[in-house]
Amino acid sequence: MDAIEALLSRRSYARGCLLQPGPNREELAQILQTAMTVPDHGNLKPWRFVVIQGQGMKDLEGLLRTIYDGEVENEVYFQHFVEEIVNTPMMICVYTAISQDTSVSILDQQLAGAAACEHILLAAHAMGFGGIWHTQETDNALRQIMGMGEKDQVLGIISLGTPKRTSRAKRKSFADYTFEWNQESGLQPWE
Ligand SMILES: Cc1cc2nc3c(=O)[nH]c(=O)nc-3n(C[C@H](O)[C@H](O)[C@H](O)COP(=O)(O)O)c2cc1C
Repeated sequence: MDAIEALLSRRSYARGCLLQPGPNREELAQILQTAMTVPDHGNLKPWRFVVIQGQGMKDLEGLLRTIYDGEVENEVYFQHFVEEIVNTPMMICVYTAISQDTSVSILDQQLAGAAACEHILLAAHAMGFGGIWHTQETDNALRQIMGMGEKDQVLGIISLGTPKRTSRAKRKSFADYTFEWNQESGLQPWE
């Protein structure tokens, strides 16, 4: 698939629609390497990738169950998350590793990490896999489980697998979201 075709045809797949097999080790290495080419203010590499598959998925489910046991507030999200975990081949948890001794803002570091999430999804898609980017109410639990720093944040849990069936999402035209600007006319709709 060429790059433009991959960009135009990417879509999200609900976790229930992501079947085995997920990417193998070699494919995963290639996917993660593409995330290392995102624009990165200050070249700080302010992201970390945690691959969770096989026994790791079972361990995560068990730990989340322990952490959320009886916590009514999080029960719905938790049940939803756990159900999806058991039906998904693998996940990559992307979190920030924020550098403090730099003039690069935390926002810029988070944005670079978010770009890494998108590269992962795009690379997986270009290789024939499907994925979805989740930000879940389980962030605090994941922070605990992954041993993250206080200022670090889960940017995404990227589930990957083989789509049950592929289809193309209908996309809106960029033109409805795009303007042209000059000083005299200000913002004008793109035509
Ligand atoms: C930062 C971010 C967080 C997201 N979190 C969730 C989420 O928690 N749950 C979910 O179902 N989808 C989540 N998504 C995926 C969107 O639901 C999905 O991109 C959207 O439905 C559009 O579908 P598409 O990617 O096929 O265009 C997230 C996407 C982004 C960019």
